[in-house]
Amino acid sequence: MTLEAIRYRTGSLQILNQLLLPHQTVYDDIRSVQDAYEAIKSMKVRGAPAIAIVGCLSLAVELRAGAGGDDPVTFIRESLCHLTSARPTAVNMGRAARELMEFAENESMEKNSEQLRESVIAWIEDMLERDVNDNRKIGNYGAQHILSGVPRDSVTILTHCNTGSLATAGYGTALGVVRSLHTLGRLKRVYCTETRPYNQGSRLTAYEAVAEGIPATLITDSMAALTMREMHITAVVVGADRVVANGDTANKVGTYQLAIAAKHHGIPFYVAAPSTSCDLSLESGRDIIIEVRPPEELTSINGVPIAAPGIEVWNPAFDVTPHQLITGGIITELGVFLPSELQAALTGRLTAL
Ligand SMILES: CSC[C@H]1O[C@H](OP(=O)(O)O)[C@H](O)[C@@H]1O
Repeated sequence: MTLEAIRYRTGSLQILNQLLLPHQTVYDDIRSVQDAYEAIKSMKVRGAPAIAIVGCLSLAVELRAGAGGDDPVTFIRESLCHLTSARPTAVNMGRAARELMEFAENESMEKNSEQLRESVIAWIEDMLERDVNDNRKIGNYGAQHILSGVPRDSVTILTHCNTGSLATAGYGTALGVVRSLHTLGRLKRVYCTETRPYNQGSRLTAYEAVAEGIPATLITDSMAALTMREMHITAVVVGADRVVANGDTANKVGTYQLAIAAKHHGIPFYVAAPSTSCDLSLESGRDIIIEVRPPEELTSINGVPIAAPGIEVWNPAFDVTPHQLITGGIITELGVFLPSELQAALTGRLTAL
């Protein structure tokens, strides 16, 4: 069973409401850019690639209905700006907005409003297939790289948060590497962290793994270092919300401490991310804006209080892992690269061996 986080056909968009998983499978209609903004902001849909895809597809739905009238370029620009503001850390929505805006402005030079709308819709619809294709390449490159160090045996992976079909258009990034290892018959087990406070691991990654029969064990975030010491972890593989020019990576909070623990245990630490999650305009992780989310996401679960009333809360949704701790490499659809090779790889000056 392959999970569909996003259901789209021209003029119609639904998203799997991930706030209700794993106990309820409910698809919400997304009829407008504002619907998408609210779904992204509330994390009904989440995951850097999925945020960009759902945001842009909501624009395609409105354009199909004739939005923008005689001036679709202004409507497109305002919509993309609004969508980009929903969650500031992941780069994918902002990157897609810049690229789509450049495309739309160029197209508007020689197309009328109706032709422009159709052309932009086609550009957006291509994102779906492109993302899944990228993820399959990431999965295969990552699996081969990890297996190159383990000639015959099966491997054990530790991963964080959710980076699977529920975070992308399908297959996933870090979880895509796990899927590829499983398909090759070389995955002994994947350990997935609970990933407090939103519990992407216990609610989403566990859901995907159980649904597909991937051998997986759930641990709490606080068990990660002990798991690395006791469970013969071959590699740690995580996703990314924004990889910057020197390889520093923003990802779900807790990733940084996993990288420190992996370094201590001599376990290679990989980041799996498509080039759409990379941002060469920022030199280092110091430049990345970290989203801070509402305290209630930490002090309650499903509306049930789990913390002392009145306690103050700090709830950063992400942290930044310095490139020095990404010892296995950055797994992209172009190949696996050291952080120091990333810029050359993404600008076509370096190709994977
Ligand atoms: C391929 S998903 C990348 C990234 O997005 C997740 O964050 P969130 O669930 O808050 O959207 C997590 O950091 C994943 O690693």
